[in-house]
Amino acid sequence: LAASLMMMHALPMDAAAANDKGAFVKVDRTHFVRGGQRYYIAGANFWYGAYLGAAGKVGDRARLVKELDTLKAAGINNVRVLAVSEKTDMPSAVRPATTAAPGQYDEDLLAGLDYLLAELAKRDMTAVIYLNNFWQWSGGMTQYLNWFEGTKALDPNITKDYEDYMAKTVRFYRNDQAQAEYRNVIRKIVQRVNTVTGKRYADDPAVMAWQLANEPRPGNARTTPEEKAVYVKWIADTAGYIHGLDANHLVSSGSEGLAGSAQDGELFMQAHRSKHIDYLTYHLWPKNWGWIDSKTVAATWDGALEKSRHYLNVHIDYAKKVGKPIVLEEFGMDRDNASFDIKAGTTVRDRFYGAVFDVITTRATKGEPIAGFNFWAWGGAGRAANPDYWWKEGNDLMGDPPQEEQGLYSVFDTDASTIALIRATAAKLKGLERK
Ligand SMILES: O=C1NC[C@H](CO)[C@@H](O)[C@@H]1O
Repeated sequence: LAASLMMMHALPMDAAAANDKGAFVKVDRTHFVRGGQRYYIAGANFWYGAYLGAAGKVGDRARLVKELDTLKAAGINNVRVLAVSEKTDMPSAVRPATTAAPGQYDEDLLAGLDYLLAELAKRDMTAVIYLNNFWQWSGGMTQYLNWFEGTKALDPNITKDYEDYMAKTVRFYRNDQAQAEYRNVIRKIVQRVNTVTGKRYADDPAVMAWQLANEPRPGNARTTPEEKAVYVKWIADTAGYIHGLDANHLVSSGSEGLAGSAQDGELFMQAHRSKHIDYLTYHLWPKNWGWIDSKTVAATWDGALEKSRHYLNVHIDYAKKVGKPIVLEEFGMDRDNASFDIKAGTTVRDRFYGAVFDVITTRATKGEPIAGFNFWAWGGAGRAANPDYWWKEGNDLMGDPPQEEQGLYSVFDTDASTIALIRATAAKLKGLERK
């Protein structure tokens, strides 16, 4: 405590003030509250934020500071970030990884999250921090199975078989050794003492929530009742474990909603009824789910808009039934004509963002259980390095992880029309914050 108090005095006044000012985000029935009043998150997905915070050649702290200033100026008050990555031979995973092997962690990379949290506190911004990944782009659960089953880590960019990937990856939930190492990592991160501020993560208001994983799924389209039961239990047990380590912060699943629940609404609600899960999450991906093709927008836009609005509304209704807040923590659309080129327009993207924001702000204004959004994803000053738009180690990191073309969904710092939409929506939600 003495060290922490000393470090607090060592911080610039604005940082110390921000820490004092930034109360923990809590849940009051179907809303977030912070500092005694209703709180909405206007957030960005920034999976690589801790990578930028690392010292040395992997990080880019000058860029991180610039990105956070740009996001803050756009009204963004929350970022959703990856905490850890697992070393793997899968081609489409980020390198380097924070975890070389079970129990072998790169302290320099982990200090990147320390730096990010310190910079967020200075700006009174918060972070949702996910502790694993159902997908391969950071190693994730399939890499845990490589460690503890000896099976090959499956890269769907190579196998082209997502159904097989999902059916096999869910073995993670039932592998005792994988779960033990996963909890070692959870404990290491949640109980970490920030090397920049001297503050325990568990006592830091810059953390908003711990998240079990990015997009955990119960299985594939043929998920069995037994797999669903394993998934519900894994969520409840893991969330309970995190709350046991940290009494201050919220815990969420990272679920996509129906798309990540085998299209089973009862499963989605059941997975989030646990007292250890504080709020619901859902993600909206019209292009990934085949609802729209940006090369034939005229033919597919109306259908995609109708399905998107339905997806938004049905999940807000699920939150009302469960009686907890819900955050749309991922949504995105590619650039015009499915281009990855930063010079391509964002007409379709802006129409989509506008339609999403209309549903969210309209129903939030009515007091419905909406706690905010995180768009996917902030590319900022990052720029694609290769003519084929694929990421190679050492290239800029941006909103699109390595398994996708660099420029697919990233919102860059030059995308003024999209940033203006985000800023306007952030202001609308801010206007709803009251005692
Ligand atoms: O979590 C995710 N959801 C969708 C993103 C864009 O396809 C993807 O990059 C990421 O794995």
